[in-house]
Amino acid sequence: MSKYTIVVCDHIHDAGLNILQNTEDINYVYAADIDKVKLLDIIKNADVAITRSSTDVDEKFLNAATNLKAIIRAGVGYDNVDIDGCSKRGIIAMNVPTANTIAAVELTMAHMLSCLRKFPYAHNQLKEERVWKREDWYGNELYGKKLGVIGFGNIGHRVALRAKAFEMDVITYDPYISSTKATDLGIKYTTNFEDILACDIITIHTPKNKETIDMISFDEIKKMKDGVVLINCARGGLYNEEALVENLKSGKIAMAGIDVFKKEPATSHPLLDLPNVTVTAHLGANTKESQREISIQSANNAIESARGISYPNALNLPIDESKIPAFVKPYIELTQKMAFLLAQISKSQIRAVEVSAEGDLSEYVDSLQTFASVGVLSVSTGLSVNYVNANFIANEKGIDLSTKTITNNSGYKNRVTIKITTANGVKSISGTVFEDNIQRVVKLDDFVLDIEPKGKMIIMKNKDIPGVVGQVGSILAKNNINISDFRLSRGKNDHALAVILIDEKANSKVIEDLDNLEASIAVAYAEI
Ligand SMILES: NC(=O)C1=CN([C@@H]2O[C@H](COP(=O)(O)OP(=O)(O)OC[C@H]3O[C@@H](n4cnc5c(N)ncnc54)[C@H](O)[C@@H]3O)[C@@H](O)[C@H]2O)C=CC1
Ligand SMILES: O=C(O)CCC(=O)C(=O)O
Repeated sequence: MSKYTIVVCDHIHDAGLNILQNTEDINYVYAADIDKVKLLDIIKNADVAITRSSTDVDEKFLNAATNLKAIIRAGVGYDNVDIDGCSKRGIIAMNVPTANTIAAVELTMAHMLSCLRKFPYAHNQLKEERVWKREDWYGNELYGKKLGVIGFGNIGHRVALRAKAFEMDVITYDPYISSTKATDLGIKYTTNFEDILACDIITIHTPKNKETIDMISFDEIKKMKDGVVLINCARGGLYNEEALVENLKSGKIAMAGIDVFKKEPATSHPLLDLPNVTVTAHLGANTKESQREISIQSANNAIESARGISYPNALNLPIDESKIPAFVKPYIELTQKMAFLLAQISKSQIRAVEVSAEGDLSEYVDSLQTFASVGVLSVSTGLSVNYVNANFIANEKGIDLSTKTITNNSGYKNRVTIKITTANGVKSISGTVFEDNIQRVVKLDDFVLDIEPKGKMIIMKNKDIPGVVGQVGSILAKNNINISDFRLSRGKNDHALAVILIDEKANSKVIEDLDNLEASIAVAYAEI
């Protein structure tokens, strides 16, 4: 039995490892304790990799992982995964978005409480120094304080709810949600970031990206209350670390609770030298409950994706399959086949691909376009093309991709048309799907047709003069090629198009002989 190789690059709970170990068609490699340089050697055999925040899925990793089809980020944040790099290579990236939510929420509350009561310092004084000095530890209460929550997703909204249980006055800033998501839970909502800066305590729960890096820096801190408390259990760098250090030193920021650092592991970070910081070593997800669940989900998702069955929580699929209605699915298949056919008979470097759709199908023209790219590129590129990387590769090759929706004028309920522009001109193909998934090509250039896009075929454009069918038949017979179907279509200017379905492959000599017929205008062989 051939086996899929799944490489586990970081520590995950035994529960998931056991699943991998006990799955017959999985060859599982545990590489968590291996030096990251050596990992590059191991990863080249992986069909699927499981990583956490300790492994950067960067250019080096991806270049080494030549066999990789999918990557599972065993957690939420995927800022250490080069998603575009994955897409270019056709690798599907997935995360495990909710299994560690509660763990991160509770660590955030712990940091908040810890900051307000200076818990680690009070603890150390008694435990390490054996000093009983209660007057040193007058803290503050969460009760009645104004909490600003930046990012109201899975973690942020639960932090807000728990803060309300502490009778805090909670306000959130998240421009990507509807205000009612917060107000329905009794949380104030603002689109004015200044409202957050006016809070007593601020906590951030956004992803790390171009928009959120340094979201709180020198200017923002200047506008905050003296003695503000800042919590970051999301990602290092969302709060500018230099600004944090400077303002913690001056006391403008009274306390900071920090689980995450811009560069990890952070064992000699200046924040560690300050007396008004509570720190943890990126432990937001580190509960046994969460790690067990993440590990199980990661293992199962890795197995499913290795087998090509499903890609749960995929981050880089251009199409959300769950949103594609059943009637569109055969059109997707038809589009890919027709694009593949058209690219084969275009016989020249493709400059542009336009996909147009009519009828209810027009709503899904973008999805169809992705599959047209797959079809077109499958002919011209040696790379393995799939719907994750097709548009990336097309863009890299300078192919102009576009879509059009057209009002229904062809008489078909739904129809898809692909137009390819090459140095030799423009070629187009149209198709429709009849009941019971009967896929048909109904037009090729100006010729009306009715052919199933399947099998081996010769497509011949010729002058519409007597004797052509016989001449074609005799050339094919001479070469032992059996004709299974012969379709003729008459076009303008006394031209005709013949689509000849054949049982055996026609080599270039056969095509040349057909092309040499007096009636011939253009001949091409294609295979679907
Ligand atoms: N310390 C740790 O171990 C852990 C850290 N995390 C971090 O926490 C982050 C949040 O996790 P979840 O809540 O599960 O993600 P989520 O995707 O459910 O929520 C993120 C929220 O941030 C909002 N957002 C995005 N850009 C924003 C912006 N510019 N301003 C305000 N809001 C913005 C989004 O609209 C969304 O509602 C993750 O991206 C991850 O980096 C997550 C789990 C554990
Ligand atoms: O990988 C980890 O353990 C950290 C979890 C985390 O930061 C996340 O899920 O975003």
